[in-house]
Amino acid sequence: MDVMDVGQNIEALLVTANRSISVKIPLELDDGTIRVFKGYRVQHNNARGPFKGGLRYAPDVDLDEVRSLASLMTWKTALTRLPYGGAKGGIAVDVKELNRGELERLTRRFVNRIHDFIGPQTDIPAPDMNTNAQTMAWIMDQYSMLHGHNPAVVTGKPVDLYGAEGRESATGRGVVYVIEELMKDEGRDLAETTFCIQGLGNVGSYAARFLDGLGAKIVGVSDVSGAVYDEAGLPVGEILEHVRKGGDVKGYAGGDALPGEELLTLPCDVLVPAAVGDVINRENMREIRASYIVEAANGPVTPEADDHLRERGVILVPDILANAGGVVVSYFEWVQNLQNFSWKEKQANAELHSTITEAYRRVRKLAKRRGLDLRTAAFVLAIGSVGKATVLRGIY
Ligand SMILES: NC(=O)c1ccc[n+]([C@@H]2O[C@H](COP(=O)([O-])OP(=O)(O)OC[C@H]3O[C@@H](n4cnc5c(N)ncnc54)[C@H](O)[C@@H]3O)[C@@H](O)[C@H]2O)c1
Repeated sequence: MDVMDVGQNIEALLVTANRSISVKIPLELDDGTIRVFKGYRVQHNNARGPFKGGLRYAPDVDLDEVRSLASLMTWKTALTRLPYGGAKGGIAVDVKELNRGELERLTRRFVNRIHDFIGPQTDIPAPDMNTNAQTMAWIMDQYSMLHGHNPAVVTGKPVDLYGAEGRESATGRGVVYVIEELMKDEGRDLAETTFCIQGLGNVGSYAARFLDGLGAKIVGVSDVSGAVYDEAGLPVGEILEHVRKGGDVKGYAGGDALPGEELLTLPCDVLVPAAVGDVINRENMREIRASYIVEAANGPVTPEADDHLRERGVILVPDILANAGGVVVSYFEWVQNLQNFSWKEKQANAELHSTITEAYRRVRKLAKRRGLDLRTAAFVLAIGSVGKATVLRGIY
């Protein structure tokens, strides 16, 4: 925090969340069994605007994880100059154990528990791991039953139900816009640069597709089932088609099959973790061979590994910059919903490009001017902006 220079009083205000909500969500399964799930929403900071952040469904979701992800959202929206604060939420559930109807009832019941705390000018959820446009449609519908028609209460909705064209691919697209800028700065040709991508869900698969489209050489990909590697470059289109049809990377017959965790230590120029948190850690940090890491996932590198990699000269683009494309296009969706107007995808992509590349340029410029790594520079800008808004509003 010293390098941020925001003063001790403001520091205390910024590290704690404004509100943490934990709720019990009972659900009767189709077979009559009653199960009780835990749901969370943490609203970290709203000095710059309504709380904003995703909802994730995963067995290990807990208050600590949601709290730290909520603060990342505060810094992410500040860094990209969106008029939002930060929040995050989720339900501790293994989605594979529930069918579609059960998931819908779970989601609607969760909304019933938290609807008084969310809203288009209060807190606007969005998709994250294991939630998608359909989940957002259920949330919008349930909220609208309680508060009247209100599509702007969530973003990442289906395009046929007030969603924005370009939202689904936005995070992966933003990751690639950032990679293009980074490669330009580093004087590297994409076609001569090798990439490994961990995770082929929403973020990883779009990032892989766009990188492939630009002629980059993707030598390794993985998902939760395993990894595949080919130093000559993988047929990305074919693998993505295999995954789209419900296959997993392990079941793909091509390239060398490897255990999933080995993906991170394969030889490549750029490593793109796009799956879960804490995957680059004390255990494997010394074996990382990439020269660049672009954090497409939230928090994939532990603080200890971050220090170690920085000392080794690995250049890392932090999550609050690299994966901000999703929240940028969520913001466009919210603006369109509030105005009852819709943009074409071309416009969303162009606006995303300028928003994210400008944020990258600000970070890079400050890093150069003050001799900082990119993560510290990004935090200096983001925390400075939230601190300033807090002081201007006054403490009451
Ligand atoms: N979806 C968004 O718009 C968005 C925006 C910003 C950040 N993120 C972050 O990006 C990450 C991925 O999100 P997503 O929406 O693509 O999720 P997703 O659920 O669509 O996909 C997750 C992918 O990760 C893989 N995976 C899970 N555990 C793994 C492991 N241990 N090793 C290797 N692969 C593993 C899964 O098989 C899947 O391919 C998360 O950290 C999320 O918070 C997502």
